[in-house]
Amino acid sequence: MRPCILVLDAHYLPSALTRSFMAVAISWRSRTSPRVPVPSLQHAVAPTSVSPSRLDFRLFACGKLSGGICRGTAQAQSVPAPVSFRLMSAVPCRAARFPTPRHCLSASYACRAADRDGVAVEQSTEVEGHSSTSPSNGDLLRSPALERNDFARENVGGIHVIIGPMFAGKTTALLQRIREEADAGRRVSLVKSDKDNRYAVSAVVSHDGVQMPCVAVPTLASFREHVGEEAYKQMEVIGIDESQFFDDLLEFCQGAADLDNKTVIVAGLDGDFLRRRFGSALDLIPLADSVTKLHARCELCNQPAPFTFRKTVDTETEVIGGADVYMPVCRHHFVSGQIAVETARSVLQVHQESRRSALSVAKEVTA
Ligand SMILES: Nc1ncnc2c1ncn2[C@@H]1O[C@H](COP(=O)(O)OP(=O)(O)O)[C@@H](O)[C@H]1O
Ligand SMILES: Cc1cn([C@H]2C[C@H](O)[C@@H](COP(=O)(O)O)O2)c(=O)[nH]c1=O
Repeated sequence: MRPCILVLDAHYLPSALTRSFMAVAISWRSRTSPRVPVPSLQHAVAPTSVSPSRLDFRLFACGKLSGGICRGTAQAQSVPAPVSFRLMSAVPCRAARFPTPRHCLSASYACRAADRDGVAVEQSTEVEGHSSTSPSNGDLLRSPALERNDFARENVGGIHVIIGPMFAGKTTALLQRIREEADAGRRVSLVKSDKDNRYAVSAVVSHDGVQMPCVAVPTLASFREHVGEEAYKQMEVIGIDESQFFDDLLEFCQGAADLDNKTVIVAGLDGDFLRRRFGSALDLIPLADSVTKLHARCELCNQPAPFTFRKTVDTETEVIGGADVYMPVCRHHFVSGQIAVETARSVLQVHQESRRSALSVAKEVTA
């Protein structure tokens, strides 16, 4: 019985195979046990409509080899075409280091950890009935072909966008994602606009006071300069808060995800106090892997609140503030609030105009 991480690779995939085939295909032979099913196959289900040209599917399973059964949960990433699996390696590891499948999010992480712990790849075999071009046992981790074609691909980047009004929990969600990624062993970094100095200068802070240190910069290009190229290269996950204030958001995220293989998690407002697009979070949507719109609670009726209402008479787009200046509102209260604001504004305008003309009359009379 030996704690293992199984790294399964699924390249060279015939595209016509079905989900059910996948389920039976994912099994493997070892020297000690005849056939070991990988559990929780529902996690490894590929979409039914797939492009045969995108043959990149990965399945990572964490579990213990015990009595011929692999216990644990499979994790799938980047799920295009099904499916013929070839077991690339069974990497012995210290199970305690990987207590949950979450810790097996990345095969290279597992392999790097195994490498760090000085454990060699123990076994390489293939799923019955499918040809394999695997290198011989023991060489898998260091195979240049593998690094180039397989493990390098696992490090593929991504863009995840979290939008919504103020107080919706965007910062909370971002901090949670970053913490999860850090717990999974990925190198994370957090950046926010230096315009946001409400709660702290060098920390991302939620309205609840949950916080995490960050780099505060005027532009994302300057973030890269600030941390330096070597540190940037090392980063695997970059969290961006207050994205509405970054003019170079689109350019940075595209480069980071497409070219530099970073996972970028972006949190920011989608709309301003008049529900106009704010910044360029919306431009990221066609490039994004996931988009989440969060709602707050309407301060006037406690219904879901997708909009932000400004309580002051400022008219410029950018006004830094919290609950003193803004409140989240539902559609009904946004619309009625705007009507009230517009009415008050026009009453004020009429009042100011009549005051101005009264003053000029008074000036003429006294002249
Ligand atoms: N009207 C409201 N609706 C929802 N949450 C609110 C409201 N007012 C204050 N909060 C608090 O704000 C927290 C969310 O803060 P945060 O994650 O910083 O939001 P965001 O980044 O979207 O502005 C909530 O957990 C809640 O405690
Ligand atoms: C609606 C709106 C907001 N802002 C500012 C106010 C705050 O400083 C941030 C949003 O912070 P949060 O983390 O989402 O609570 O943006 C603005 O400048 N203009 C606006 O219209």
